[in-house]
Amino acid sequence: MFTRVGLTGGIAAGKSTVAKRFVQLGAYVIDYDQLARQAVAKGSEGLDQVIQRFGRRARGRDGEMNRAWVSAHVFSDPEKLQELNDIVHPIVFREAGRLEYQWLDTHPEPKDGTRRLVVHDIPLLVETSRWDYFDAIITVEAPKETRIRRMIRNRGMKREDAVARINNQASQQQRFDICDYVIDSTKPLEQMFEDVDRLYHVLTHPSY
Ligand SMILES: CC(C)(COP(=O)(O)OP(=O)(O)OC[C@H]1O[C@@H](n2cnc3c(N)ncnc32)[C@H](O)[C@@H]1O)[C@@H](O)C(=O)NCCC(=O)NCCS
Ligand SMILES: Nc1ncnc2c1ncn2[C@@H]1O[C@H](COP(=O)(O)OP(=O)(O)OP(=O)(O)O)[C@@H](O)[C@H]1O
Repeated sequence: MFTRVGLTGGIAAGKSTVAKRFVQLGAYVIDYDQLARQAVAKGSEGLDQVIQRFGRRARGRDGEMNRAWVSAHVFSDPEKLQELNDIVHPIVFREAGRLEYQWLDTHPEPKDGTRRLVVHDIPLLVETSRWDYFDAIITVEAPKETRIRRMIRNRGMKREDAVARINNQASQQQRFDICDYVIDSTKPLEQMFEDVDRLYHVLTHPSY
């Protein structure tokens, strides 16, 4: 037995921070942002498809996808964003399924009767309509303004780019509508981690 959790939240809400805590507790985390990068890595079929669709400028001189150029294009045009998603998402979901299978196959069930926990860290859970796939869904939330501040401070983004990214994502209400648990990332880190620890306990015990 295992519990398959979907972990979501808007950009800069704190998903990776929560995911790291789950790893420390013993969960297996599949990072969809990382898989999306692999899907269009240098020399990949995914990147070839992106070039076919968006043109040669989508590839930088180093052979990698030119993420800044692609971002500027897709986050100002919903149709283009959809086209990019249509290329990347099937590759990502296939790989996520493979990784989960591989981990379960190599990590036997604990002898103490608790369940194994697989956490899919997937920013676009609402947008990809895959919520039926999970036993439980967690969303990590902080107000828009807090997230914009984090993006400007930590990622060096311009305010307008941060806002454009938020506006291309599902709303907080849409995430609330599909989730079972909310983690409030405006709490101090230690308190947020205590919430994650409690959730880990609930999700790994068979009565769940
Ligand atoms: C648009 C791209 C080139 C931007 O690259 P960049 O390095 O600036 O951002 P990064 O990949 O680190 O993503 C950071 C955050 O941006 C947001 N974001 C990324 N892609 C999307 C998208 N298609 N729609 C809405 N928000 C998105 C998410 O909150 C994500 O956590 C890149 O994110 C991409 O290829 N996106 C398409 C694949 C995708 O949907 N990834 C999300 C996980 S499935
Ligand atoms: N409870 C908290 N208190 C203060 N800062 C926090 C808290 N949780 C997360 N942060 C900070 O917010 C920023 C964004 O967090 P994180 O990278 O985990 O978000 P994310 O949702 O994974 O982002 P992205 O969507 O860009 O992948 C980080 O600098 C992180 O340290």
